[in-house]
Amino acid sequence: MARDTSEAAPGSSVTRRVRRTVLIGAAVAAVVVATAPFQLDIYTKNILIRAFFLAALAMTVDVLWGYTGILTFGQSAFFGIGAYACALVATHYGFGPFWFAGSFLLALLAAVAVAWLIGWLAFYHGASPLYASIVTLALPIVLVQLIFAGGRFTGSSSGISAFPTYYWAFETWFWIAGGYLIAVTALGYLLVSSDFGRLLVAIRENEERCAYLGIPVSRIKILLMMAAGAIGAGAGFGYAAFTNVVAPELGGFLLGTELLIFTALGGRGTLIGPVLGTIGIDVTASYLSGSLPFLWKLITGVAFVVVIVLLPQGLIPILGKGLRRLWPFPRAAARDAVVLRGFEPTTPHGETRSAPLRTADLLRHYGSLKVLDGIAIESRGSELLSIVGPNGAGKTTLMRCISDGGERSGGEVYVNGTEIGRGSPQSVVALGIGRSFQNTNLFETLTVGECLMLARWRIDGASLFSRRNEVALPTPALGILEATGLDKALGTETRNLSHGQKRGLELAMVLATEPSVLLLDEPTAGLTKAERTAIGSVLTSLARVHGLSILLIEHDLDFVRDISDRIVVLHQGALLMEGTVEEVIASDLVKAVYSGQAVETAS
Ligand SMILES: Nc1ncnc2c1ncn2[C@@H]1O[C@H](COP(=O)(O)OP(=O)(O)OP(=O)(O)O)[C@@H](O)[C@H]1O
Repeated sequence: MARDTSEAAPGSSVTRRVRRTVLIGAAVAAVVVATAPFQLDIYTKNILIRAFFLAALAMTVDVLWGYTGILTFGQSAFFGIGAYACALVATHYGFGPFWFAGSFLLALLAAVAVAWLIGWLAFYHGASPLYASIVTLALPIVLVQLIFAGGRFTGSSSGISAFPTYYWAFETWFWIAGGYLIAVTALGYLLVSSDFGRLLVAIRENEERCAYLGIPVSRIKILLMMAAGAIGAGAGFGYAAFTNVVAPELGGFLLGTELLIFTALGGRGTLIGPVLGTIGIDVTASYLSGSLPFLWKLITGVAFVVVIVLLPQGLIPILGKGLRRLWPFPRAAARDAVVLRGFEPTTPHGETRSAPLRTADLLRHYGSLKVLDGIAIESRGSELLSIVGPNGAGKTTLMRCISDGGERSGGEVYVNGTEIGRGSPQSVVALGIGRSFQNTNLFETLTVGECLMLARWRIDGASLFSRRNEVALPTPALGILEATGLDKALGTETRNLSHGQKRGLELAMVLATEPSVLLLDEPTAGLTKAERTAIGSVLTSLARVHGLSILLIEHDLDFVRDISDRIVVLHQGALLMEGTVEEVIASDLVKAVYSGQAVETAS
C-alpha cells in the first residue's frame, strides 16, 4: 500500500537540498571572496581571519542552541582548547609538519574528550536544561582557572606568544580561515536539513516526547556536543597558528557569552545568520574598539537589546524575507511531500502473550505522601484493560512508573518478562512499551509526516546527511491516520491540526513504534462522540486482531464499558478492585467511591 500526498513541490528533495547547500556555501563564499585581502591593510586582514574562525565557532553554537535548544555558554572553551594545544606543543615539545599535524589531532581529541565529559554531566537522564546551561557555563571558567594555575607551562594570565608556527602570507591564512568556514557551514547545513536535523528540532521542541518514542536524546546531545567541540577546537587551533599568540580570554566565559549574542543577533536557528552576524559584528566591533575604545561595547550592547526586543528572530531572517520577495526560491525542504507505506506489524494476528506487563508491589511517594502503594497488576496480550478511579487516585502516576524506570520509589515492573530496573523511558520503549499522554504532547512546528518519521526513528534510524520522504507504518497506525483524515494532511504543521487530529496523530505515532504494550492516558479526552467511537473501534481491533495489550486510563465510564475486557479500579493510590466489566459495574464499593463516600482500601 502506498499513498502520496498531493502537495508535492517541484523538483526532488535531493535536488533542492543540493541547491540550497550550494546556495548557503556560496553565500558564505561570497562574503569570503568579497573581502579577499588583496587591497586590504594588515589590520583588516587580521580582523577578517579572526572573524572567519569565530564565525565557524558561532555556527556550532547555532546548531546546539538554535536547532537543538541547548543553551551553551561553553563553546569558547573548545576554541581555547584548540588554541592552547597548538601553542603548548609548539612551545614545549617541537615544531614541524609532524608536530603541527600531531598537535591538531591532539586539539581535536582533547575537545572531543572534554565535550564527552561535559555532555555526560549535562545531559544525564533527568537533568534539567538549566542544569545543562550551568555546566556549560562552568567549563570556560574552569578552563581559564587551569590556564592561570599552569604557571610557566601555560603562560598563566599572560598566555603564550611567539611560539613557532608557519609564517604563511596573510592571503594564505585568509583562504585557510575562509575555506574552513565555508566547509563547516556547508557541513552544518547538510546536517540540519537532513533527517537527523529534523530530529534535533524535535528534541528542541519536546524532549520528553522524543524519549518516549525511544529516541536516545542524551546520547544524541552528547555526540552533537563532541562534534561541535571538535569544530570549535579546529577553529581555535587555526586562529592560534595564524596569530602565534594565545591568551586565557580565547577560552573564556566572555567569548562564550558573546557567541550567544552573535547568534541571537544574526538569527538563531538559521545557521547562515550567526555566521554572517559574527563576521559583521566582530569586524564592526574591532573597528569601533579601535576608534571608540569605551563606547563600542555600549553600542553593541544597545544593538543587542534593540534587536532582541524588536526583532526576536534576529537580523538575517528579516533580510532573507526581503530577498525572497525579490528572488523567490523554494522554502525549506522540510515541507517535501511525504509518501506513506503500510505493512503488517510483526506481532502475529491474535497472538496471546501470558503477561506482557506485570507490576509487583509498586510504590511511589513524594516525601511522606504515598501516591501509589503496593500496586500489583498484570495485563494480558490481546486484552484491553481499563484503569479507572476518581481524580487523584494515582492512575497517571502508575503509567509514569511503568514507562520510566526512574519514577517509582519501590517495587518492580516487568515488560515482556524483563524487569525495567532504573531504565530511562527510551530503554523501556525498547522493551515494548508505547505511551501516549494525558495532554496532547507533540512537536508544534513539525509536520504530520515529519512526526511520523520521527516516531519510526528507533526502528528505521535517521540519516546524518540525507532526507527521506517515504515512511513505512504498521497498518494500525495507518488506520488511525485514515480515521482522523491525517493521511490527507501530511504536510500540515501539527500546531494547525484540530484537537481530535492531534490526539489521533499522537496515537498513530505511538503505534508507529510497534509496541506490544500500549499505555493510553485519556486518549479520547475532548473528542466528539463520533471521534471517540472511531478511536474505540481502532483500540478494540488493536487488542483483538493485532494482539496488543492495552492499558487505558479513562473517565468516560460508558466508553470504558463498551470496549474493555477487564477493569482495574484505583482509589487513593491503592488497588480497590479488579474484575470483568460486569463485576466492576455491579460493585457497591466502586459506586461508593465514585459517589465520594469514604471507603477502606486494602493497604
Ligand atoms: N510531582 C508531584 N508531587 C507531589 N504530588 C504529586 C506529584 N504528581 C502527582 N502528585 C499527586 O499524586 C496524586 C495522584 O496523581 P495522579 O495524576 O497520578 O492522579 P490521577 O488518578 O491520574 O488523577 P486525574 O484523573 O485527575 O488525572 C495526586 O494527589 C497528585 O496531587
